[in-house]
Amino acid sequence: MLRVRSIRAGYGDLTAIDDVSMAVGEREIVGVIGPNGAGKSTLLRAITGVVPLTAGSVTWCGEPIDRLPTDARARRGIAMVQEGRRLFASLSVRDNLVLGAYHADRATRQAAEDDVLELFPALRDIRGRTAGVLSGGEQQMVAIGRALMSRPRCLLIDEPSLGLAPFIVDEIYRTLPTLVELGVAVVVVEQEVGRVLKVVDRVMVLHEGRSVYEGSGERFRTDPDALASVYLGHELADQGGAA
Ligand SMILES: Nc1ncnc2c1ncn2[C@@H]1O[C@H](COP(=O)(O)OP(=O)(O)OP(=O)(O)O)[C@@H](O)[C@H]1O
Repeated sequence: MLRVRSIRAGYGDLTAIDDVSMAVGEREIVGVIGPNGAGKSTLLRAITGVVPLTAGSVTWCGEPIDRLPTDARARRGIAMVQEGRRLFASLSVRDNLVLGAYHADRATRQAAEDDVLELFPALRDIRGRTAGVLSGGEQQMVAIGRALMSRPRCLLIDEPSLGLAPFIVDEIYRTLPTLVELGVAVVVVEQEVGRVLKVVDRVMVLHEGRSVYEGSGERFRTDPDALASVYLGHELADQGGAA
């Protein structure tokens, strides 16, 4: 469904990711992991068009989309939850949700809101509350809910666990398989490797802007040293040693 081929992107003179490829199939959960500064957020920004490509391509259901503006990509079904939630703090929960579907008619908006409230029942009682006073976990639910209001087919989530208590993170991660059942593919960037490995079908490991592994998550679930081997193998290969 979503295919990223050998992309390069960055900020001014800085190349943040280079020669990165990935594929996301329908109803798949793909995890993107890697240390700070590896380029994980940049990869998501390049897919949505927030950061332009300087090489490579992004296609959606076979159509090249890397020259389309962000809103056109969103209309095709790609939604993103940015790191740090970025809600409108002075607006209510409900208004934040509605902004995720501002282009839809009233009935579609209502149906989307009902779906979001079914996914996150905790939001039901706080719909009228100002987003700025919510807990971090509630804000994350609103941020994901807002992205879902556009009824995406692929949801990109940047570090959903950032700054949240473990039980809230559990609650958020529990919703991901439900999203898949509803027909949404998920790409989740995460520093908490153990958490993301529990839910992913496939995983991509980024290191210094390059993809050093893309494949099944199983290897990392069953072998605690596998991640270190992937990084080390990459470094040895860079130095001309054994990979
Ligand atoms: N807005 C920006 N302007 C300039 N450089 C940036 C910007 N955002 C990220 N970078 C740089 O691009 C590189 C990749 O950053 P990116 O945020 O994509 O990595 P990341 O893997 O998501 O890291 P983290 O886990 O810390 O969020 C880093 O060197 C970072 O400093």
